[in-house]
Amino acid sequence: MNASSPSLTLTAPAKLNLMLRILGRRNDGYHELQTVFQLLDFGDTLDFQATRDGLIHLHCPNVDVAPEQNLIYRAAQLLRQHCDRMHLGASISVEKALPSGGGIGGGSSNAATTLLGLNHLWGCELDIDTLAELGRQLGADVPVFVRGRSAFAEGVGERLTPVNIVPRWYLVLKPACHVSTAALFSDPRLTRDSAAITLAALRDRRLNTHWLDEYAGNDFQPLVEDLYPEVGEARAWLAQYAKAYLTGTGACVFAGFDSEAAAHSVFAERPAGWEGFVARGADESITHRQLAKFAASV
Ligand SMILES: C[C@](O)(CO)[C@H](O)COP(=O)(O)OP(=O)(O)OC[C@H]1O[C@@H](n2ccc(N)nc2=O)[C@H](O)[C@@H]1O
Ligand SMILES: Nc1ncnc2c1ncn2[C@@H]1O[C@H](COP(=O)(O)OP(=O)(O)OP(=O)(O)O)[C@@H](O)[C@H]1O
Repeated sequence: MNASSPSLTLTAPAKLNLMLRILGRRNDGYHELQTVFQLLDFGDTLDFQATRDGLIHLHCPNVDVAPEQNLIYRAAQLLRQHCDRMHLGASISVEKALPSGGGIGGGSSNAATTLLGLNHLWGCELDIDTLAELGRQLGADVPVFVRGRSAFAEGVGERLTPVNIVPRWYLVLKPACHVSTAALFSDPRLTRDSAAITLAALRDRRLNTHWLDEYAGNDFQPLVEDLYPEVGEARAWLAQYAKAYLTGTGACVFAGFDSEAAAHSVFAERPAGWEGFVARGADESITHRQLAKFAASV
């Protein structure tokens, strides 16, 4: 890497789906849903170095896809194509902390962070709406990370209403299985006719613990626990301490706590070999906070 080329290090955060309802299936096969995305102050670390050699080098260990299929590579490619600047290049190196196929949006968050980081380093000057639309082309979960606010989502996950969620610490457990999002969405046993929450139910867009207790739940949960018993086992274990739910299509399960200490004390009790982490919920994405700091320093 060239030490004099502009560089930037950003965190690509995880998300949790605090509730998730599937309302129906569209003609294009995608599903209409409603979900609350809670961003977390925990994620992968992406280091970007901008070049002008037209090459995108990606060092991303522990991800089971070919480099050209990696969402980071695809995001960089899409951005420079959109801007018609194929002479731009980048060296990107990733430290993964988020498990793939966990329902915590690792790949989607990596894609969004790449759009945000390279838009800045390459001086593309695309606005957030344009970046969110590019993100949507890469995956339904990408726009929320581009916009960088915890949100109530509708449509396929791209119609976002920012919300303020009661500050909590989350304990996330990752059972040792990998769930395919596409396979679950196409399973005939999936519940696809849940009643929609009205926007009026969002009240003042402040989601307190009462709201979460009333609306929490995930339509994927029964099917995932049937297909992957270890998910149900992890959730049942966590449920001894607090209300516990599946996030996205799993495999991760989570519970919210009032304090970091409370979350850690439960985490310390987990059976040997169980993986997971404790993280603070953050309504403004850590990526956006880092970018603002970076912009202020130059
Ligand atoms: C389950 C969630 O994680 C909730 O946040 C998302 O809805 C999934 O978002 P994602 O992983 O970004 O999904 P994508 O990569 O866009 O799509 C993966 C596959 O899931 C299915 N899919 C996804 C989102 C959606 N609203 N309806 C769908 O039917 C499609 O078959 C698609 O081929
Ligand atoms: N940079 C990346 N990081 C992780 N996974 C990636 C990446 N690029 C492509 N993928 C592929 O995307 C798949 C899903 O990854 P991701 O981590 O987003 O799953 P997830 O946590 O279930 O997300 P979601 O909740 O958005 O469905 C992985 O199994 C992997 O094959």
